[in-house]
Order: sequence, then C-alpha cells, then structure tokens
Amino acid sequence: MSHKVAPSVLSADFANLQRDVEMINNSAADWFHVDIMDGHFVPNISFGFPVVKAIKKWATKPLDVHLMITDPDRYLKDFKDAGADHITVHLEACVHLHRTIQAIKALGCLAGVAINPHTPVALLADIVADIDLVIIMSVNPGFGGQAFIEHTYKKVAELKALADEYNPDMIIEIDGGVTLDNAAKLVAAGATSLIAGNFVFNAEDQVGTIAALKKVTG
Ligand SMILES: O=C(CO)[C@H](O)[C@H](O)COP(=O)(O)O
Ligand SMILES: [Fe+2]
Repeated sequence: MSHKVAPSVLSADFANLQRDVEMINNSAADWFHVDIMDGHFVPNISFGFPVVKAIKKWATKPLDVHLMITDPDRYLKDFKDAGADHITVHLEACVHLHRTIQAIKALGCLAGVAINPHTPVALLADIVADIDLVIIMSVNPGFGGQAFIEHTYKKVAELKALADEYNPDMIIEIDGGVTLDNAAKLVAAGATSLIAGNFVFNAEDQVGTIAALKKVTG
C-alpha cells in the first residue's frame, strides 16, 4: 500500500486559508497535518480551536493534529470537538502516556505519539502495541522550514523493526524538512506517511509537488 502524504497547514497562507485548504482537497494529499504549538512545550505559538474548526469546515480529508503542547490531556476533547481525526501527543509532554492514549481512543480518534530528535525509539517499546501512529520528528519541533536531520533514517528503521514485531499496521510518519531529496529514502526505511510544510507551500506548483511526494517509491 502506498504511503500517505500530509501537507502541513502551518506553512499555508493564513490570509488565504480557505484557498489553501481547497488546494489540498484537490490534490493527491491524504490528510491535513495541523500543528498546535503552545509557546511552552515549543518556543512558538501557532493557532488554536477557531482555526482548526475553520480548516475542518472546508477540508474534505481527515485532520492529523500534532499537539506540541504541555499537558495535552486538558485539551483532547476540545481538539476532537474542533475536528481532529488523529490526535498525536509528544512522549516528552506526557507523564501518563498510556492513559493519554486511551483517552484519545475513547474519543474515537486515531492515537499517535511523537518523539523529538533526541528521544530514542526504544522508549516507544512498551506503547507501540497500543497506538495507531508515531511521528518521528526530523527537526526540533516549533517551526516550519528547518533542515532535515539525517539521523532520522536510523530511527525510522528502528521503529519499523518494533512495528513489525508488535503492531504491523502502525503508521510511521515523518515530520520536518521532508523534500523530494529525502522522501524516497524515508519510504525505503519504513516511513508510511510523509508530512511536508515548506516544501509544498513554497513550491510554484503545490498540487504537483504533493503528487510528486505521493509518487516516490522506496
Ligand atoms: O511539526 C512541525 C514543526 O514543529 C511541522 O509539521 C513541520 O515542521 C513541517 O514543516 P516543514 O515541512 O516546513 O519542516
Ligand atoms: Fe507537525
């Protein structure tokens, strides 16, 4: 089965948000990647519930919500109500990760865990069987447009080995600095979903760029 592509709305033109959402609707993209930053877990603030609701109103594809926030348990239901289909929390932001995952599932969302570049894949060993997706951060979270960290390939391969053993259907998503220079190698290593912000929205042909990301083979 081919990998998913999830353009990151963080890099959209917020003065033309409906236009950019419709561009994604009319492209080969599978999901909308929606980055929530609280200025505490990460050194940047993105947007909150009203913007997620606006995206949901126009979007015809699922919302893949990436919570870069401290204490995400407080807001899970609000994000579900705003339109989230997948909710991913950071391992580094959760004291009781297993409980948080159960709470996301109880809301009827796909449950994901994101790990920062410095966080070992091995820390996911006892949660992999319980989750629907993992986001491997290939940049330090907080900003779009950063350079891809090469060490990510090794982490993808390690996570694929864990998934093969405990949860073969688990989605392996890569977030940060994804371009056509690294997409094929990521898919070859085991990535099953590619998130891309700047690479899509800075392109002259955005729909064509999404199609090209979708077409890469490992
Ligand atoms: O979570 C994120 C940043 O924390 C974004 O999803 C990610 O950076 C995508 O943007 P780009 O493709 O431009 O790196
Ligand atoms: Fe993200």
